[in-house]
Amino acid sequence: MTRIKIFDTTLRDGEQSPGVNLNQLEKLEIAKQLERLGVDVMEAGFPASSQGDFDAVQKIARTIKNSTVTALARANRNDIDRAWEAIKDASHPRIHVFIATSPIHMKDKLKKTPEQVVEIAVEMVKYAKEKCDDIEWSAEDASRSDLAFLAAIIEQVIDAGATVINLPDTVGYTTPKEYGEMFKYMKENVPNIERVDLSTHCHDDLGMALANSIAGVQNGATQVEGTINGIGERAGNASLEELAVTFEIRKDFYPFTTQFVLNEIKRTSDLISQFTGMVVPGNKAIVGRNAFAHESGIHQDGVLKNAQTYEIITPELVGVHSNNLVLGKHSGRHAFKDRIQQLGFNLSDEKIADAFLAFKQLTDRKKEVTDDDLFVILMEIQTDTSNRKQYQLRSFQVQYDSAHSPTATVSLLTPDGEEVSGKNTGAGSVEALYNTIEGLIKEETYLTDFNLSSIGRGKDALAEVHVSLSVDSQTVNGRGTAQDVLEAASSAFLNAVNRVFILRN
Ligand SMILES: CC(=O)SCCNC(=O)CCNC(=O)[C@H](O)C(C)(C)COP(=O)(O)OP(=O)(O)OC[C@H]1O[C@@H](n2cnc3c(N)ncnc32)[C@H](O)[C@@H]1OP(=O)(O)O
Ligand SMILES: CC(C)C(=O)C(=O)O
Repeated sequence: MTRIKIFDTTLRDGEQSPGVNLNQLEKLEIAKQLERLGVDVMEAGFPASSQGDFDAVQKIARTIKNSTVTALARANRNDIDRAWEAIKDASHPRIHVFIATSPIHMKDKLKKTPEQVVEIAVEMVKYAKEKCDDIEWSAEDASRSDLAFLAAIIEQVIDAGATVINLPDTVGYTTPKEYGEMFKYMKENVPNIERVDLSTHCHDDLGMALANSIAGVQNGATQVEGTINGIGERAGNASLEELAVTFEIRKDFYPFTTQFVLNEIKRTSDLISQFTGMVVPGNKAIVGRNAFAHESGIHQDGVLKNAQTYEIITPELVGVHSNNLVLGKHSGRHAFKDRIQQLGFNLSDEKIADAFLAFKQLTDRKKEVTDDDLFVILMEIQTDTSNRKQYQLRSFQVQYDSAHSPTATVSLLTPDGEEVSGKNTGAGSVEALYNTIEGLIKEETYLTDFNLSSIGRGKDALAEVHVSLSVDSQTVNGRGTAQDVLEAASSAFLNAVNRVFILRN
């Protein structure tokens, strides 16, 4: 079995998904979870792109111990300096420098000749190498590049000090056969290629990102780049959980393995979905809500007789737990603590006590508390931001009847600790609430997306609301959960507003 290194770029390419804007705390929580998942390399961000991203990358670099932490840089001195500054304290730092090699990108975007691109690439890899031993070089749009030119530039950047060569299918254009052949060509035509790891980086524009990544591996790639839940620019990236589980389930066919801790997959997927606001489609392979559900009679009959008739993956393999211990009003601390541990949370005694209190409050309103409900409570406790200065909802009331416009009355605690209240109307209850909150925070906001879903089933299920707001031409996401949909909607709105507030301060 050949071990394939996993390079996770959820925090960089994943964050390039339209509307996704993670704050520093969320990036750090995701990074810690990626480390638990066993990724070999995590791309924490693009430090030259903003001070916020720089700070987040630096925090991650100073926290993560087991995975290599890398940061992206264009092939220029400033980007490389910023990337190095941000990651230099990491236990295993790597600078990731990229430049495009396809005719269209070189001519129309970079406005450089191929010779100039070679010169810049070599010079910048040398420059980065003066700072850091581990240098990844990416040939952006490699899959639309001339193979002979690509081989020549790769040979030179390896001589300049690159340790990893990444050949992205930047626009998701290639096919498995073509992509595999590109790797084979480099193995056969670049004399010093054995000195480096070769890497895939595939986008899913034609739905072939996973197949292309596997084709790359079958032809010599030893590193695969991708994201959890397949999020990323446009149609997204290769989905890493799909790759790792494919290698596990079809090890009879593929002689490759990864060091993914497979039963951390579901938790990682849920965390990323919650923080990014990108809801995982129910039918998504491995992590979708329906991935292990059997609806039709013939399937149910088969599964009852022998689960393997229709189940090629057990839910437990990827960390989906089926528990027979029901948590509810009469459960005590021991069962609660046991379930927390089963769900993989490692909380201090103080946080467990807070979580237990929140759980008991929920049981007053909900007969049976599911793992999904617990997950929400535990995530909120784990990433508790209550000691930060931010807006807090004190109370609200909405008056609704079908003959009049709804009216909302809201009371908030401001970041300075002042209590403010106001009243306003709207076409619907949510709009009335949002208009009122907007008046209290004295900011003009545009709601660009609103998504309401239930966590679990039944009339007493928790409501989860994701919103995207545009404030000061900046897009921020917010998330709120509560038993009541209006409370969840208010929390999500304030959560987004608080992010703007945190980003500004
Ligand atoms: C394939 C990928 O996913 S690449 C990563 C994409 N991610 C991002 O772009 C997200 C972060 N980006 C940003 O915040 C901004 O684009 C910044 C801060 C990096 C740059 O902003 P600006 O300086 O305003 O430049 P802008 O983005 O408009 O244009 C990009 C410039 O970089 C140049 N450039 C693009 N790629 C490279 C590269 N790999 N190496 C060197 N220069 C490059 C372009 O030619 C253009 O240069 P020009 O201004 O001389 O025409
Ligand atoms: C910068 C590179 C690695 C990239 O994201 C791409 O080409 O898609």
